[in-house]
Amino acid sequence: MTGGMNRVGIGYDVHPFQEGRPLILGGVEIPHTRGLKGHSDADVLCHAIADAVLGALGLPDIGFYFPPTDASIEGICSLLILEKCAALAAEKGYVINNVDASLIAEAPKVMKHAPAMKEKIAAALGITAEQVGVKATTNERMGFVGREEGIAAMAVAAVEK
Ligand SMILES: Nc1ccn([C@@H]2O[C@H](COP(=O)(O)O)[C@@H](O)[C@H]2O)c(=O)n1
Ligand SMILES: C[C@@]1(CO)OP(=O)(O)OP(=O)(O)OC[C@H]1O
Repeated sequence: MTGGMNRVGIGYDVHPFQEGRPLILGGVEIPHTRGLKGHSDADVLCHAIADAVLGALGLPDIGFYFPPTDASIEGICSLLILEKCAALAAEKGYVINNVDASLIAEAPKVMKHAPAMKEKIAAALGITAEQVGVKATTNERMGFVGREEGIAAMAVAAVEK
């Protein structure tokens, strides 16, 4: 095959709410009554984006590189996970063209924090904020998201070499 190689990947993640934890989305602390449960900082948005990038690279998923059984990464900032994904892309000779993600959350409203999230995600991935999409939707009060039991996120990534 001649010319560049373009690939895409998809990622999905979900975390339940837990009292007494900060809510971290896209590396930004969002004011809310509770945060998300996880072995890491439970940044569901970064996790979905990480899996999208790893998928685009044809690599194993986030749990392969950051096992939930690894006590040394307890509470890890998920921006570091995105930095690792960017390093893996570079190792394989790829650049990240763009990532796009949707948060599915009944509450809190998050879109006013999207510019800050894009900046953090972009810095961790070594791309510009214009190459990062962050959107949000409610689940129209249906299902576990609609009952405010947790937050889900989905993402896609495009890479090229
Ligand atoms: N957690 C959320 C959910 C939604 N938004 C914003 O509200 C708009 C309307 O949401 P619907 O689910 O009713 O379509 C959506 O387009 C977002 O701009 C939000 O900020 N945070
Ligand atoms: C990064 C990890 C590490 O435990 O974070 P968790 O908070 O467990 O979140 P999850 O999205 O369930 O799985 C990814 C894990 O690899």
